[in-house]
Order: sequence, then structure tokens, then C-alpha cells
Amino acid sequence: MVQSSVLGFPRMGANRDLKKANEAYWADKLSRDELVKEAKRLRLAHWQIQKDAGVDVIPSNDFAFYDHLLDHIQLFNAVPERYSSAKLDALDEYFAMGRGHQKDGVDVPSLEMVKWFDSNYHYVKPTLQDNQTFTLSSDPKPVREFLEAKEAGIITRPVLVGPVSFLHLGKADRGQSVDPISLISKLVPVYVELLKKLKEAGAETVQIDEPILVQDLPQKVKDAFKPVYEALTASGLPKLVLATYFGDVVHNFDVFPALQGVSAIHVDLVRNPEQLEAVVGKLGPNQILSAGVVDGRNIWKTNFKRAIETVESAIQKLGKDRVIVATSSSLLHTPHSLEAEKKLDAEVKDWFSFAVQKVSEVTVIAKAVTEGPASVREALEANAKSMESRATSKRTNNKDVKDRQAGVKPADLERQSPFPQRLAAQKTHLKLPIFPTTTIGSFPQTKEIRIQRNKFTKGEITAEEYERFIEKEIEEVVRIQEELDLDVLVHGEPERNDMVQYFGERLDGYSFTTNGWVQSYGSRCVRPPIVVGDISRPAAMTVKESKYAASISKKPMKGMLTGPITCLRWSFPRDDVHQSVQAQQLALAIRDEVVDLEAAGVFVIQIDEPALREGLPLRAGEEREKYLSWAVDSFKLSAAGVQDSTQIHSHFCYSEFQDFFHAIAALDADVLSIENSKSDAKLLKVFEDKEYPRHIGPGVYDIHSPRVPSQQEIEERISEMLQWLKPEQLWINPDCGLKTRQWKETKAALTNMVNSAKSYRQKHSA
Ligand SMILES: CN1c2c(nc(N)[nH]c2=O)NC[C@@H]1CNc1ccc(C(=O)N[C@@H](CCC(=O)N[C@@H](CCC(=O)N[C@@H](CCC(=O)O)C(=O)O)C(=O)O)C(=O)O)cc1
Ligand SMILES: N[C@@H](CCS)C(=O)O
Ligand SMILES: [Zn+2]
Repeated sequence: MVQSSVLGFPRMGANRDLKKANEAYWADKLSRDELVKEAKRLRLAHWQIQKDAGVDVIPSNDFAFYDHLLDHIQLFNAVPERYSSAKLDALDEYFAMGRGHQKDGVDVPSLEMVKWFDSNYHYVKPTLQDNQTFTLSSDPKPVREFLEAKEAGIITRPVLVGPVSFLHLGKADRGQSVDPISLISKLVPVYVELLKKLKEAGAETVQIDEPILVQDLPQKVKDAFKPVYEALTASGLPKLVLATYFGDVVHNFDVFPALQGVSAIHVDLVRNPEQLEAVVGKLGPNQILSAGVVDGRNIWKTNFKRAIETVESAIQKLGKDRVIVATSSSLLHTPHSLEAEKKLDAEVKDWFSFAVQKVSEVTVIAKAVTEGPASVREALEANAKSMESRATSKRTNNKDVKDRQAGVKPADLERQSPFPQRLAAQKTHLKLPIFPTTTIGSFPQTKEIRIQRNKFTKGEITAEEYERFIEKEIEEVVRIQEELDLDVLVHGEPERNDMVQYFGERLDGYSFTTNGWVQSYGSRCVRPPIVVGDISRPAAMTVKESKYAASISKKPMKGMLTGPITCLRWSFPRDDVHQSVQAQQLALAIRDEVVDLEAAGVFVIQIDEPALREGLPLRAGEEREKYLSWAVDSFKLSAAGVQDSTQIHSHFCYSEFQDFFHAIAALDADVLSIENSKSDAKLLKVFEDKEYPRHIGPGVYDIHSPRVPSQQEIEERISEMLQWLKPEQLWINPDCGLKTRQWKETKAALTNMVNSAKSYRQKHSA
């Protein structure tokens, strides 16, 4: 019999229940016990969904209050001393690492959070010390949750992040120089102890994720697999299913001999179906293939015919007992259920499948290959109809869009003049001081803003009433920025539910959901819009708000747009057309918006591209360069329609730009704002080394945490930056937008930031 399996289920619940519970707990509106109870309810509900659908292998320990890497940090007592010494309750210590803690005399910033591979999910980086030790927590979460499911009558397969990935995805703490992988021999005994405890609890099999196997790995990391998996596959421990996802493992086949002891290897056959044959050829004589054929990263219905063919071809070589049908990755990256979508157009709804539906898909495919297609004939016929409907839909063939794309010329990608001329024109036009201050766009999205938007969406207030409310918000944000004495103002983005969803809702070729939430980090969720056809802009999207904001202040107003790559990456893209085509369609739509903003009197325009980096193919090489070429072209096409005197900003909220610096430089943006407050300022050295000529605002404080940075702290940060950047180049801004913050901390932090800039201006003129 071919088993069906799910690698992980979304944690938030049908109605973002976990987000609501976490946030209520943080606001002292929910007790610890109530939060714990709610988490248990969600876990049980999610296991039950999978059990009811008939999934054979159901995961546990895929739940996390905040993030699963953070769970492992606490599980192995790899908690940096600044948190453990605060003597907080275990749950509060956990949240302190995730989001910082500034209460009752304890003041600790959060640990660094970075993108989970090429997804829009963020994980907390294991942050390691030179004298790092690991011990197993006294009440290990994976065991606790396994027993919880068992008590409910569900035997699960616990999921762990593997030790090699845990360390390789980590880093040395600030001021430490430890090479994370050198700690492997200290960590492995803790995994062994944990596996023993899981076995004692009744876990026969454990899923151990080693997703780094899809990346290029240094030899020493590859070498670590052998001793690790010898130890973890010793007798008396549960069987291991080693899971990889988001790429192919063929380039790491030299590691496979080290994995001979694991009972199964999971590979992503949605992303890289071509690896199937090679992987099958590399399996040991009894090893099982877990075939990831149901996409954990997108919302399209699985093409059953294609998936069944893939699984059948594995069965032909391995036999039915050595193949498992699985999701390609955890379903963490998909919304909970399509059932909640009452407003979706019926045509496109028929093309989609969210987590709950995907769970059923794995069971249908497993049944089809076990008992034959006749056993699921109805499901196969319905699926074939959906595939046919999508392939022949009018939505995907917009002649006007295609004609415009065909007419794009190389000159459309270039600004009128090189940077020095533009800079001169912008100086005259904008008259900014040295160390100019600005923010990244959004200001706090208060409860009141969300309530009003909700009322508008439900038709409880009119468009006019909502517009008036937004104008009032903009006016207030502008006044506050004037009081703070910022130099380049923003309108605050109060009208935007999300920086991508907002644009998706205004562009033709997109569909959007009412409840299709996906966790981005911690309690924060996004509702990615879905690209269902060719994209075009039926009308201006942001001009009204930016024009209004510009009209009520004498200071320069920065217009705020989301760039083509970010719009694409943070949407669910089409899988029937290359992403470069979708990006160019988006670029043309945004170009029109940029030109309209300039015509409306907005002469500083920021085109955010925070997703540019996460789109990088995971391995270096030709694919990466191809991606960067079309991605950079899309950005340039979106930005180049303006005069020299109009200043184009771009924003990236990450600091890992070394490996594609040439692409950042090629964007030719006049000003870049980047995340930097939580990384080593010496990362900025690359700007000096490469003699980067344009202006840069490395974030001077972290916006993910409610913590207020002191003026001294910000000045120290600026001083570090000035080791690598020229004063004339440096802008002073936070790491990212302020939408997740409260006003109180926002004003306090920006006051300190503006004062720091002023202090530097004085030092500079002295
Ligand atoms: C900058 N980042 C973004 C990423 N991806 C995006 N798509 N967008 C981003 O901004 N990736 C990287 C980073 C970090 N990520 C995030 C992600 C999400 C948030 C965030 O603040 N999310 C909000 C939801 C935002 C939103 O869409 N809000 C809507 C709906 C609000 C709502 O919940 N309404 C209620 C009713 C009103 C009420 O009573 O409150 C409801 O529907 O029940 C809106 O504003 O209209 C979140 O809350 O998680 C930040 C950074
Ligand atoms: N302009 C956006 C960028 C986020 S990456 C904001 O400020 O929220
Ligand atoms: Zn950002």
C-alpha cells in the first residue's frame, strides 16, 4: 500500500486563531493557561482534519507559537545568556527571543529573523556562542505534542529540524566567532536523547528536515552528515524520514552514502520533478522514497494525472511499499482552507486548493496508485475538468498586455542621465540636509484603521466616508512627521491592508481571497493575492493619497510603491507562465503609476523590492544570473520613466546582499534603504569595496520589536556605518516600515533617530 503523508500543517487556524491568542497574551488580555489551551485546541483540530481526510502519516511538532526554529533553540537550551539570565517564565523567554522584551526592568532585543529559504516565511536564527553547550529541555516539546496526539487517538510522525540544518542556518552571536557547524558533536547527543524519548513515547518514525541539502554546501557541512546520521540511526531509535524541499538534491549526492541508515528520503518533485530518476537510483536497497507531489508553496490544484504518473514511475522501480505520496514541503506556506472563500469567482475558485484541500489531494493520489484510478474516478474526472478550464480560460490571453510587452525597448529601462547628473538635479530640487532622515513608508496600522477598513469592506460605511477617514489619518501622520522634524515625509500607507495585497486588488489579472492568510513571522500573517491571468493597471492605484499628502506639507513627500518582483513573489504566482513574463507585466503597470505620481507633484518615489533577494535561486550559478537579469530589468522598467530631478528610492529589508551586490548596484536606484540594525555593520564594507556611488540608508533600528532604541545606541550604529560609507551617502532611517508598531514607541524611537541625525549633522559641520 502506498501511504499518504503531510510534512506540516499551517498553525494559525481557520481564522488566524493563533495570531489572535498570541497577541491577546502579549497585551495581557489572555492568560498563559488560556493561550496554552488555545494552542492545544488548534493542534487537535489540525490533526483531526488530517485524520478525517484519511492521511496515513500525520505530522506533530509542526506547531509553534512563534517559529519552529525558535522552538528548537529552546528545546536544546541554546538560549543566549541575555535571555536566560532574565529569569522569565519559559514561554516569555521564548517570546523575548522572538520579539524582544522591554518590561519590568528587562530590556532585550529579539534574535535576528531571516527568510526561510526562498519563501516569505521568516525564522529566528539560532545564535551561538564560542562556548556553546546544548542540553535537552526538561519537558521536550516534540515528546509532549506526540503524547498529546496519542492521547487523542492519533499516532503522529514528529517533525524535527535536523542538526546539520539547525547549525548551518544559525550564526555566531555578535562578538563571537564560533563556526556553527563546529558545534555538531556537542549537539548530536542531545538529538539522540530526544529520539530515545520519542521512541519511549511510542513514535516509530520521525521526520527530520535537512532542507539545506538543496543548497550549495561547504565541504565541512557535507562531512558533518556522516557522523550525525550514524548516531541518529543507531538501533533502538525511531526510523527516520529525512526531508528536503524547495530544490533538488542531486548536486549533494555525495552526502547520500552518509544517509544510508535513514529509512526514507523525501524530495520535492513539484519544484524539481526531473530529480526523481536520479534520486531513485541513489536510494539504498530498502530505502523508501517520499515523493513530494502536492505543492506546499502554492495554491493551485494538483494536476492529478501528472502527479499519479510521477508516483507510478517511482513505484515501477521501487514497488508500492517503498513509495509514500506527500506534500512537497510543509503546508505552512498555504492558507488554511478554501471553504472560507465565499466571494471568489467560481471559475478561479475551481482552480485552487488550500491546505485542507491539499491534505485530501495526497490521499486521492495515494489511493489512485494503491487501488487503481477507478477507485477515485470521480475525483480524477473533476480534477481533469479543472485543469482544462484553467488551460483554456480567457484570463490568460490579454492581447493588449502581450502587445505592450512585445514593444518594450532597451531604452525604456534606462534613466535619462547617469547618477551624478541626477544627483545634482535632485539636490537643487529637493534641498535636503546631509544625513537626511526618512521612514520606509508605513506608520502604525492602528486598530481603528483596520476597523474602518473592515466596515468599508463590509459596506457599513461609504467609499466617501472611508476616504475622508484615510485623509484624516494621512493628515495626522504628516503633522506628526513634521513635529518629529523628519526630512522626507511619507503618507503612512493607512489605506493599505498590505503592501502587495493592496496592489493585487487594484490590478487586472489578479484574484484575492477574504481569508487566505499565511503566516509570515510570529503572529503576522499575509493574504497573498493570486495571479490568475495577464496583469494590467486599469487605473491609478496610489496617486490620490500621495498627492493629497504632498499638498499638505512643504517638505518633500515620498510616494510609495511595491516593485514588480515583490508583487510577484509575495503573491501566489501563475505556474503556467514564466515568472519573468509576469514580472514584466507588473513592471509596466508600476511604471505607469510612477509616471502618474511624478505628474501629480510627487518627486521622491520609493519602489520597494524587499523580495528581490528571496527570489534568488537557492544555488549559485547560471539560473541565479538569469533570474537577476530579468528581475533587475523589471525594476528598471518600472522606475525609469521619470525626470532626473525625481529621486527614486528602493527598499530591501534584509542585509545579506553580498552574493548579489552587482544586481543591487544595477538597479540604479538613487537611494537604497536596507535592513542593518541587527547585523554587523561591517557587512556594509561591500559598498566601500565596490565603490558604490549612490546613496544608502542602512536601518538604524529594528522595527520588528516594540523596544525603543536609545539615541546613544543609534549614534553608535551610525558611527559604525560611517566606517564604510561616506557621510554624503548616508541616509538615516529605520530598518523597515512601522505598520506593526504602536504610536507610543514609534514616536519615541523616531525622536531618538532624528536627534541622532541632528547630532551627526552638527559633528559634520564642526
Ligand atoms: C514587510 N513584510 C511583508 C511581507 N509580505 C507581505 N505580503 N507584506 C509585508 O508587509 N514579508 C516580509 C515582511 C514582514 N511581514 C509582515 C507581514 C505581515 C504584517 C502584518 O502586519 N500583517 C497583518 C495583516 C495585514 C492586513 O492584511 N490587514 C488587513 C486585515 C486586518 C484584519 O485583521 N482585519 C480584521 C478586522 C479588523 C479588526 O477588528 O482588527 C479581520 O479581518 O478579522 C487590513 O489592514 O485591512 C497582521 O495582522 O498579521 C507585517 C509584516
Ligand atoms: N513601504 C513598506 C515597505 C515594507 S518592506 C512599509 O513601509 O511597510
Ligand atoms: Zn521592509
